[in-house]
Amino acid sequence: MSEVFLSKLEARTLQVGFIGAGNMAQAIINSLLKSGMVSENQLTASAPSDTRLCALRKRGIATTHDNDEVVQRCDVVVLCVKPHIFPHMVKKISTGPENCRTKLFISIMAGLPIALVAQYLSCFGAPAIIRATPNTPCLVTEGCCVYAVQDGVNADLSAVGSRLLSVLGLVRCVPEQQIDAAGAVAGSGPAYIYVAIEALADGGVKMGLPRELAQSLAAQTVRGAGTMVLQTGKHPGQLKDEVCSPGGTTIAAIHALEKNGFRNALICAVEAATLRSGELAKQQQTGNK
Ligand SMILES: NC(=O)C1=CN([C@@H]2O[C@H](COP(=O)(O)OP(=O)(O)OC[C@H]3O[C@@H](n4cnc5c(N)ncnc54)[C@H](OP(=O)(O)O)[C@@H]3O)[C@@H](O)[C@H]2O)C=CC1
Ligand SMILES: O=C(O)[C@@H]1CCC=N1
Repeated sequence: MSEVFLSKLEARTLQVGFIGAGNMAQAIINSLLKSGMVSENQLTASAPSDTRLCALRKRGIATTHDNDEVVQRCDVVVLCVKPHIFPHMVKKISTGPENCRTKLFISIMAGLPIALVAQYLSCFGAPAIIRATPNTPCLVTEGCCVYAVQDGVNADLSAVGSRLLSVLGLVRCVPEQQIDAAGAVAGSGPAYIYVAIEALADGGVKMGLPRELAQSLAAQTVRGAGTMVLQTGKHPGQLKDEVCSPGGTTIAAIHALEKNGFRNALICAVEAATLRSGELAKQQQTGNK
């Protein structure tokens, strides 16, 4: 196997570009830099306005309003625009196929299947594509990311994609059919947990705790519980049982959660996000918003 891209990654000459410089691009850039795998001079980001580019520029990252510049300069291009922007954005890129055949595009756009992204990128000479769903906690190196590799991508490009994504936290390569559901659990999941943390803190405030204390306790409790599941390998049900003393406070609270449909609410949330992902793909195929 020719390891052109892996060699560039190791020599720290691989150029990685971001089209779109919003929340997720910033989170991924942060993880890449923190990992030490790439340095600022290997990164370029583009966006129409300076709103998000300013902070990156201050860190020594090249920025531009011209997406073409990112495509031309970079070996790996991470597509970080909203799904509905993508078709219009691609049409305006004029870089020719001769420049793109050996590039890797990593799409993090929710809902868009590899086949659809490939169709839009075919004008660039069929570059390699990886579809990934990271989450915003990448910003604090506590992220998750699932990804799927397009069939036929050469081992060098696929290895470089995996290496870059590996800095995002808990990272798994999955069949593409699992990406929508995995995104609904982990990509959108932080939002569900923020609501849970806010509500836990509200409960504490209702029962007389100062807001700051209630919120810190709630957030640390979520972190601690997550770490328990990951580090002990025990089933969450068993860990729950270990907190519930017979006739105690926790089982009374669990009963209240069950009466109020806590489990059902989370299952419905994941189902809704997964189905919405499928709808986003259909809308791009039919050209609707
Ligand atoms: N947020 C999340 O938790 C997750 C998001 N995703 C996916 O990541 C993608 C980005 O989401 P997120 O970062 O939250 O979105 P943001 O709204 O934070 O960022 C979008 C970025 O795209 C830029 N942009 C808009 N139009 C163009 C264009 N024509 N060319 C280049 N850049 C453009 C915006 O520019 P400007 O700064 O000028 O406004 C902005 O920097 C989405 O596809 C989403 O589905 C996936 C997993 C998790
Ligand atoms: O809400 C969204 O569309 C994106 C995808 C996953 C998290 N946020």
